[in-house]
Amino acid sequence: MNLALPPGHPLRLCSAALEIAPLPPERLLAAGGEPTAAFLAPNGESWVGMGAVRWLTGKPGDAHALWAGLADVSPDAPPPTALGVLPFSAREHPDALWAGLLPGGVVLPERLVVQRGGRAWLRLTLPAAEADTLRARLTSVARELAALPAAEAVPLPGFETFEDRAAARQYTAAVGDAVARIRAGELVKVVLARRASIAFDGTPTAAAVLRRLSAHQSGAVRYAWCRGGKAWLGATPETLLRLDGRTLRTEALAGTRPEAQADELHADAKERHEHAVVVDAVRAAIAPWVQALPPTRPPGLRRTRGLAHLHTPIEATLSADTDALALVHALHPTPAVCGLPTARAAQLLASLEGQPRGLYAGPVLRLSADGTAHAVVGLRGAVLSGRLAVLPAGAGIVEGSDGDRELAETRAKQGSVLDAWRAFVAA
Ligand SMILES: C=C(O[C@@H]1C=C(C(=O)O)C=C[C@H]1O)C(=O)O
Repeated sequence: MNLALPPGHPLRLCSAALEIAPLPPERLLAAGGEPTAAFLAPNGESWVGMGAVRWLTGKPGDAHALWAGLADVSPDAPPPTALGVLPFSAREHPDALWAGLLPGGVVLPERLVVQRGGRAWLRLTLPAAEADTLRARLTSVARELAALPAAEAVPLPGFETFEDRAAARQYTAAVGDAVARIRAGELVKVVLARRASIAFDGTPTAAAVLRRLSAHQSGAVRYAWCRGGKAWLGATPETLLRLDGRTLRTEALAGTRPEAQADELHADAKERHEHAVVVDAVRAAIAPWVQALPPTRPPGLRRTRGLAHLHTPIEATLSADTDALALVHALHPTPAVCGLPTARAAQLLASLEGQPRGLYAGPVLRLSADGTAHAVVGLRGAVLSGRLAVLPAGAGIVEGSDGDRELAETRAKQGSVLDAWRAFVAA
């Protein structure tokens, strides 16, 4: 662990962990702490952070700054871990929907609950000046968490979807505009997103909503970022990167059909093209960092609830120890969520969508002090604000795209989230 800061430095931190009884990780969203961040991996490992002792913007190099001067007195427990969300674009201005949730960032939590292999640990990280109180506070926080009510088990209130016909027409028109520009040679691909809004009959808790997404899809990472009474949460099928030592794993996920038509994906030239653009861009983004690129393979399929995507896993060995945040910035945004060329597509989608993306399609991060990292793409999610939920979803537009089909694809992506909730609405 990095102890570069001198003893007595005001930025020094001390951290200790205590094994506690396992509990549903979603319940911790109700424990309080600004922000509260959750990263729930599909293998059952989970991290929930409450409060912040360090809050960085998440630029390359911040990974090192997270651990500077941190003394861990519980080296046998899972390592200190930072959680975070980054906006799709740092250049946007948030609108009312995203106000309060942005700017995101990478947070070293004050309280962190890590669960793996059926065991759970509470980790507390405090300014070094408060080291004497660590043990006593660990015990009292553990008691508070054990007494939390089962917020995740409360049934979801019923909800209604708003169908905004004008916005749907605007979307198909935007697809037409994008296709014309692609035909004119201005760009190769652009991903266009739109929002769906729903109103609940009562105010749902983030804990209950996130819990219900567990039935959503196998292999998904569930995530949440809660601040100021709002939450951005979802269950994403897309990994931006996994870092374990020098092993880097990333993937291309693009090309979509309803699950019942999954067999058509491989034969569809438009979907193959849309996918190949992402494969090439991901390979190009990691090329400077890795010893060798893996051979290209035909894509496989990733099935999620109600949807199927073309999928190409990409694994390589880094040439040197590398900061995970530098790799996140090298990869994000991939053409799976932005387009190609990146800058042109980012500009076009900002003007055609007409609403900021906020945290939608931005990286969602778990960075651990042992150097392991996992970043996913913030998709298949919703902003919860009181009784309202807003679900952004997008589709990749290439030369052969059709407005109505792309609109249907965004609806199917939003529908996969809503179906997961619908199944758990109070009778
Ligand atoms: C943009 C989204 O999904 C992305 C776009 C896909 C596509 O265009 O086929 C498929 C998976 C994701 O990479 C979304 O879910 O909002």
